[in-house]
Amino acid sequence: MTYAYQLNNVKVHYHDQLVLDIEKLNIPAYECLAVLGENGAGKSTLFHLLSLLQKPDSGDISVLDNEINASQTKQCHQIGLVPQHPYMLPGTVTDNIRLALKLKKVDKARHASQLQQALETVNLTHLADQTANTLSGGEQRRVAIARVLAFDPKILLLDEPFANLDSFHQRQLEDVITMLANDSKRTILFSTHDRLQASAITPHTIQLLKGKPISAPLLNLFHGHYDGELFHTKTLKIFAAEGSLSARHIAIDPLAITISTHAHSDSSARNQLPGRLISISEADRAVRLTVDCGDKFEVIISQQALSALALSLGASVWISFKATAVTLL
Ligand SMILES: Nc1ncnc2c1ncn2[C@@H]1O[C@H](COP(=O)(O)OP(=O)(O)OP(=O)(O)O)[C@@H](O)[C@H]1O
Repeated sequence: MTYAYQLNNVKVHYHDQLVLDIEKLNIPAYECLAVLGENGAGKSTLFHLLSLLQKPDSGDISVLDNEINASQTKQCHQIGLVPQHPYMLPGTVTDNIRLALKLKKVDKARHASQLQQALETVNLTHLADQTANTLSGGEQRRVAIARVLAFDPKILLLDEPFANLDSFHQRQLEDVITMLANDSKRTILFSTHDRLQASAITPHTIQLLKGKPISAPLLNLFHGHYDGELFHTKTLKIFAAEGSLSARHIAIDPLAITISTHAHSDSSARNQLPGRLISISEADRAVRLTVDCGDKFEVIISQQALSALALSLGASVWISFKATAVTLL
């Protein structure tokens, strides 16, 4: 198998704080991978390392099966990073893209066709001659993506591409990323907080928790301690299947939680908690509910299930989930 990246024992510190700690992470080439994590989990730091803008304090990173020191400049030309806050250079959208082609030393004969194709991919042809700094935030994000697509990198890194976009532009960008992922010509990594959004684009995800990759969903993440049967948060006791007594966190997949208007005495779900429904946000794929049971739980259900339950804000509800749905971390 070809790997886009192989990371071994990679650590990054800022002022004595360990912010990235990756024992082993292999990212297969030609895959589209979502990097999930809360604020400060280390996503941007990871993207800086992967774009070779930053070196780890210790550990090894291979890019496309080469050690990064082999020919760093050449490898940089294979990687396109769209940072969380992309900057626009002075001049038009076209000027911005042409400069990237020059910097990445793309053959001049290919400039016009690469430029055209990049603009078409992100639906920006009509804004080609507009001054880039006068575009909206969402349009600038698309320029930044066109700027890296123009030099056809083997690896595309998109750091929080959906941040500050309205739902229409988020959907448009999801379609662009999905289309790029479907042609399997390159490896794509994008970071997001939104697991549903990630899963709409790709089944492949890694999650960062305080700088470490973990295999559990990061939603419904609670802190506390485990006594071998129950996990104790400050306010709740939650049955968790076997795990290490040293676990300090639990995560519960919101799709594994059911919601009802009554407790079920015959249910196989060991965790049944009363609570109050405090938010309902409807997306067009599903509905997210927040239930305050002392700690706040996110629950994802279908539109049909919501209608059948006839729930409204402030309603008293019960949530239930199995001990095996609780991942100890
Ligand atoms: N240049 C820096 N100097 C000091 N600390 C930093 C620096 N950059 C990042 N950090 C710290 O490193 C940790 C990880 O930050 P990072 O930006 O990688 O997280 P993130 O997952 O991208 O967060 P967000 O979702 O908020 O963008 C945070 O605690 C942050 O405060």
